[in-house]
Amino acid sequence: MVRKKSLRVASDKSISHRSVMIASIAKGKTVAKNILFSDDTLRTVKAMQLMGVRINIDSHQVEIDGVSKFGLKEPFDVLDLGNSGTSMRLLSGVLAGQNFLSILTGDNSLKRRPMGRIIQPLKSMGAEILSREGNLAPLAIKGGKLSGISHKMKIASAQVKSAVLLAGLYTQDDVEVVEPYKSRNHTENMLKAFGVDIIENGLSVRLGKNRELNGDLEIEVPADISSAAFFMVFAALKKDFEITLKDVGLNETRSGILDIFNEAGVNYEIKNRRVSGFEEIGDIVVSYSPKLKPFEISGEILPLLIDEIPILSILAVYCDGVSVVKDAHELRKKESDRIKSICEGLKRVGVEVEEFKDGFKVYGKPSHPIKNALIETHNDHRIAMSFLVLSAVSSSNLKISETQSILTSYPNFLDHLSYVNG
Ligand SMILES: O=C(O)C1=C[C@@H](OP(=O)(O)O)[C@@H](O)[C@H](O)C1
Ligand SMILES: C=C(OP(=O)(O)O)C(=O)O
Repeated sequence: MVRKKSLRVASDKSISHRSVMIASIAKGKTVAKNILFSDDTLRTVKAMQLMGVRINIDSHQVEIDGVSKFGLKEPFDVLDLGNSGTSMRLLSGVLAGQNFLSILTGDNSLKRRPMGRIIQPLKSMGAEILSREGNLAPLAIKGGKLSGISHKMKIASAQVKSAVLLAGLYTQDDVEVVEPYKSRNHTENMLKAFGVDIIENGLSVRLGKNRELNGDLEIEVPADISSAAFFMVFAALKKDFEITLKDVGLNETRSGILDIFNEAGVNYEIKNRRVSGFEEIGDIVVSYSPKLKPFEISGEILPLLIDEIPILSILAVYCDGVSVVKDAHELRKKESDRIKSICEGLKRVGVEVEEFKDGFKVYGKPSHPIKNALIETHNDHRIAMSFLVLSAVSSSNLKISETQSILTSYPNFLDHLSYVNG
């Protein structure tokens, strides 16, 4: 008999950060419903509050009293952005346009992540930015009058694209970002919803004439496909099981995992596809998939599933053959070096892997035996959740070095895992 469960996973982290940041610099009040309250998104909330924005938090929604583009106040203290790359990089774009000093810091992981990618374009627009040796945080930003830019990005990064677009709100000059591949477009969608002119042409995004932001909006934040991914893979690997994941964001710049599911032969179906606000959403139904084929992740699909690679590596363990991830240098620059963390964890449980500079291979087999082991998460939430899923679908007993990091993106993950596994 098939066991069926239904779940609404954590709300979208990327959209939650952008709701708070963009509504703060808009005119008027914005209500963001079903926003994610996690350590990362609360860092963004606190930073905006420190700059004088009134944000009312009420069980599942926030009310943001926008102060308009030039209404932010110099923060009285350092902005501590914890573990959150999105907060640091996007906020830097906003701060580049402010005529005051701000100091941005974070935890040991964030202080090791590359910031040159935003420092360089923001400086060439006219912001003054100081950093630690090697373009590392803490950053000191003294913004002010900015000029235009046509920024050709070497890597596909939504955080870099967003930083430049947000800074671009503070000039009337031409501002353009060109990506090598399309990355998530939530900033573009949200700026449009607030009335900003955005001109998209293939891999180029330009700001048009109107760069004023009008709030008085209601935003509905969908469930995060990156969080849903853990339960999608859980369901594919769990015998006689089916899950319905409700209201998941299906934006095509985020849903590369579904293409990999097609390649691997995962049984899934999308129901109730609809548009909610300015994002496409739907319910994803995934069921046990006993015949899994190996897959390859490379090239332009990478940005469309970048945060799902840890959990897809768990799916690869049970595919009948060798799965490959390449062109994924960016994975080494996340909360941990994810190529290293994944390969180390898989080796410990007895899975053959081959690590290379920009990716790895996983030698999978159906009913792969999994050895009991201690998994080092390197304080990376996605590594912790991926191996907890492996532990739940195999009959092994994995010890996970810590689970605290999960609070950054999915505070009730452990409850949801015991619910589906119960
Ligand atoms: O813009 C965003 O919300 C994000 C962009 C991605 O990072 P990059 O822009 O560094 O690729 C992603 O990995 C991160 O989790 C969230
Ligand atoms: C990379 C991630 O987030 P951030 O860059 O915001 O720290 C993530 O959530 O996997």
